[in-house]
Amino acid sequence: MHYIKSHAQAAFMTALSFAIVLSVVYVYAQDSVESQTRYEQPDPKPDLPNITIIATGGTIAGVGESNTSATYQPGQLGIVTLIEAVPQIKNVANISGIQFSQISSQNMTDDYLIKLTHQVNELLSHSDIDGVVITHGTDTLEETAYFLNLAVDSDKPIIVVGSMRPATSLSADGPLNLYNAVALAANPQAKGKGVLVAMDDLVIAARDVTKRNVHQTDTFQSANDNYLGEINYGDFRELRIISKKHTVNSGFTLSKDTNSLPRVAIIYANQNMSGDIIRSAADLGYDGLVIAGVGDGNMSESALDAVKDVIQEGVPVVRASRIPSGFIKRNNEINDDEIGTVTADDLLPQKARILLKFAITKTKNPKQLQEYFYNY
Ligand SMILES: NC(=O)CC[C@H](N)C(=O)O
Repeated sequence: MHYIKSHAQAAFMTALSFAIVLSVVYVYAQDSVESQTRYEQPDPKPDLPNITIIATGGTIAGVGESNTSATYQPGQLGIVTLIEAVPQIKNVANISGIQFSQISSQNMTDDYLIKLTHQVNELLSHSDIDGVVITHGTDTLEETAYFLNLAVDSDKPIIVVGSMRPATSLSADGPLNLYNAVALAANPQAKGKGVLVAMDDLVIAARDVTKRNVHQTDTFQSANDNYLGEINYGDFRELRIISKKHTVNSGFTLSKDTNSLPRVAIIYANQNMSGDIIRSAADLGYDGLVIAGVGDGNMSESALDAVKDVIQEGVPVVRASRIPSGFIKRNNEINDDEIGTVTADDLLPQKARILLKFAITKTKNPKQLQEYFYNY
């Protein structure tokens, strides 16, 4: 008996020390909640849709020194903290989360975007995932949204969201923006509409959304007042129909082995503009150029001469405008038919750059390129 007892005690002590070592290793391995790259809701409800949040960084994950500090660091809080800060999202969906990157959106690259597209396609190919929400820095949020709008091959809801105030701020806008984004992703009405941005109670299609103010929380607006709808504490009201091509109908689906895309530069027009910068961009090997023209996509004679030259060399040129609203007219002050320039219609230069990248994988013919700019 004594023998058995001491054996049992020894076994217990061994197990105990093993458990202590294990938990120390576990705590070390965990390091902090910010280093966790996955979140899985422990208690999913069978009657709720399943939404995955993909975190990329930005102010929505930003941290300031105090709740009133004017400066802060974007991309600090991890996916688990983002989700746990807004437990209300679990009332509208079962939540899983992935930390895709932890960057400010000015550092978003084609490489990240291609990987993000593959990640979104992979997730949405699962029948038990109903939609995704992508948290993102706001500086280039509209570019990622439009890139995915062209490249993703799914009609399930894809919502991109960010915030203007860091997570530590008084009246932070991130939590309610995230709640609305999840509610929209969980809403069957958001299906088939391409990529949508839900910020500050507005829902705007990827094609139309643009950042209009450096600091204000209502910064995301639609260039030509094409708001898709409103969302109020998760309640979505649709105001218009999206007629442009996107996602499953875009014809730009990325194959699994796509790992690069053509390079397109934007050149900003101004008074006293010389054509040298346009010629230099072509010499540097850019595959296409977008001119953020003055007014109706105009530019100086010197710039236009350079445009004619680079088109002759086989570099497509799109005329957009540095004005944030309105449509570019073909053959107005510039004879596009004769020169071979393409007009951006109402796409802003930063969106025209993305469409041209995709379009020149298909054609360099100016007439066919123009069709893309009318239809996407
Ligand atoms: N409001 C923001 O998210 C801006 C932070 C940062 N510059 C970014 O775009 O990621």
